[in-house]
Amino acid sequence: MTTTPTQAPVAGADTAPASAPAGPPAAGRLPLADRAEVRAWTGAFVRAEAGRLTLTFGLFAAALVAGLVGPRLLGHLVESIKNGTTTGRVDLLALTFVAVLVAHALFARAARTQATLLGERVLARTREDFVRRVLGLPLSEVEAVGTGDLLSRATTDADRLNESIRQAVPRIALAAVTLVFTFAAILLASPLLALGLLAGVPFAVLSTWWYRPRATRAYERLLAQEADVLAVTHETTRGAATVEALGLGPRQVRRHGAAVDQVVRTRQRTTWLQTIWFPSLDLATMVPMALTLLIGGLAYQRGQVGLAELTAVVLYVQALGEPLNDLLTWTDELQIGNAALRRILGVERLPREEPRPPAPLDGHALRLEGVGFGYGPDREVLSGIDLDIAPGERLVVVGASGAGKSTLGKLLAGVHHATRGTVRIGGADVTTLPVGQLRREIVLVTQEQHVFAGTVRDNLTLATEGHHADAAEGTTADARLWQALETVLLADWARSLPDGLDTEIGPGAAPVSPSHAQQLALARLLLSDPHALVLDEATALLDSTASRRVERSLAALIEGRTVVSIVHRLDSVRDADRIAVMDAGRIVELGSHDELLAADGAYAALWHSWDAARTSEGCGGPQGRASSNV
Ligand SMILES: Nc1ncnc2c1ncn2[C@@H]1O[C@H](COP(=O)(O)OP(=O)(O)OP(=O)(O)O)[C@@H](O)[C@H]1O
Repeated sequence: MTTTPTQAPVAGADTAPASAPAGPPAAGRLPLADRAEVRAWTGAFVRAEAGRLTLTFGLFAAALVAGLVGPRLLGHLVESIKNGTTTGRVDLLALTFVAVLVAHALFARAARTQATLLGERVLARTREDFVRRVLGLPLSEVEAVGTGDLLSRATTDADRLNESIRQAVPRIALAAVTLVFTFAAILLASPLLALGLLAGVPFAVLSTWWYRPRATRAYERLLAQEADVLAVTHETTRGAATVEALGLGPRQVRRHGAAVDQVVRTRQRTTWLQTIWFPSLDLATMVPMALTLLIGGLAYQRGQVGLAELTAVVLYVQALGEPLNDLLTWTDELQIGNAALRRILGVERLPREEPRPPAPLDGHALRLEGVGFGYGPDREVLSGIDLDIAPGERLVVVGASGAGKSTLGKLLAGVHHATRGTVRIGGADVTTLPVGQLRREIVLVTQEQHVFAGTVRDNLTLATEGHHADAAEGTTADARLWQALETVLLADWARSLPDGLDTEIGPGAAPVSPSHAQQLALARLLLSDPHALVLDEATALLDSTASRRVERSLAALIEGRTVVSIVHRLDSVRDADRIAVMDAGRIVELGSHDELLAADGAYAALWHSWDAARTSEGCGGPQGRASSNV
């Protein structure tokens, strides 16, 4: 069996063919909850919903009792007719029978409504808790686990849990109670005939004992593999522009195909398991039915049971088949719900961002002291970084691709935490600052800007909700929004929208171009007013006209703030106070443009080659990336 390096091996199934250059992402990077955690959740759910659960089960039980009275009445009817009775009595029995049927239907309908309400309540609460929990995770943790697994837990797994609670739980409870009641009714009617039922027990017990653990493992694997499919789909659609630009389409199709193949193989496995289990369940109902008929016939001939008892028992035994099948097949569904619940609750195991009190700051200087960082334990991508950045300073970071520039930016902005050394803002360790305070100090601006589904106003104010005392005063607040839009050159665009600030934008509403999305993000930043910005190639993905527009907006934003810019193009490095040159995770040169040129080191080489390229290309300036030259 061959596996590609990123592929999760699947027990009991072959993995993707060796020719596939990339497998689906490894499954199960997020943890799973254990049995004790699932039990604790179930206990809390039962306590919280005790009233509704009792009502639901009570209604199901009432429907059930009404359903059981029917065969008894029919039995009496058959015997009365055989023994000779009045039409009045037959009419009375028939009318009672109809009344019982109506009562059964009404109770069953009310019970299903309650079960649905219960399922929806649980679904809503589970999703809310999940989203709250995920939003409380450290950003680095969310980045590390990827969005596919999180998405599938919040959507398909939550749906499966809902389905389990709405359908499987009441059906299992109903089926179990039906079996007990029906068995009791058979015992009451004729203990002798009840004996035949025991013949079904070995078929049901042995096959379920064999099936259950195998199915549990297969379902857990299936959900993780379905998350992989979602991860590849999400990654491909989210990075559609990059996929197209780099011609990654065929590779993504192969990755998707490999992920789907794994799902198909696991589905084949679960289906195969069912092909053994389901026929055994059929035997568990058919063998006792045949035996009861046989014993019943003999006993009736010998006068050991009456016709009424025999009719009722035959009807009861026939009625046993459905709840028995329900019980076992819905426990199968419940297993899927259980696997989904383990995945949903697994997020609770991730480290929590503990609420921290705001720290007193001594100014707004940034300082890195002996900083080292690795994404994993094996390799440090940053090491021995000491750097002081004064308030209001403009620092540009250049270096080859992979030198560690973006990582440095993330550490400065507190997105990742240094694995060695300390990053300080105003003297305080960034890891001790609460997120709200940190974001008023420093914000990372990248080339990817998300437009949130909502109005333009929502998109502008979501970072500042509660920050400003005047937020409640509509006009003053709007004036600030318009001022921010003017500053980032977006006011004309906002005025051209059908409902101005109240126009719905983002996914599913009016589309927003990448440059407008970036300008909107800059306006949002302007409103949240951080002291320092880390700009990580904020305009790199835009075409040159859009990029110029965003850069003009940026110029307004950076006024009066500390700015660390990570760049590949050297167009504006001369304006920087200092330039840091990175190589292999270290700062190898640091100084002003003139100082570094005089030093004639890595920066000077980079500058000269860039300058030569610019001259040879004429007035447009080189579009080559610094990375290719350092
Ligand atoms: N999320 C991640 N997980 C693991 N390794 C990573 C991750 N992000 C970056 N790296 C690795 O860390 C090193 C530094 O990457 P980084 O993105 O900081 O460099 P960079 O100088 O910004 O590169 P570029 O100019 O291409 O953006 C590289 O070897 C990169 O492969």
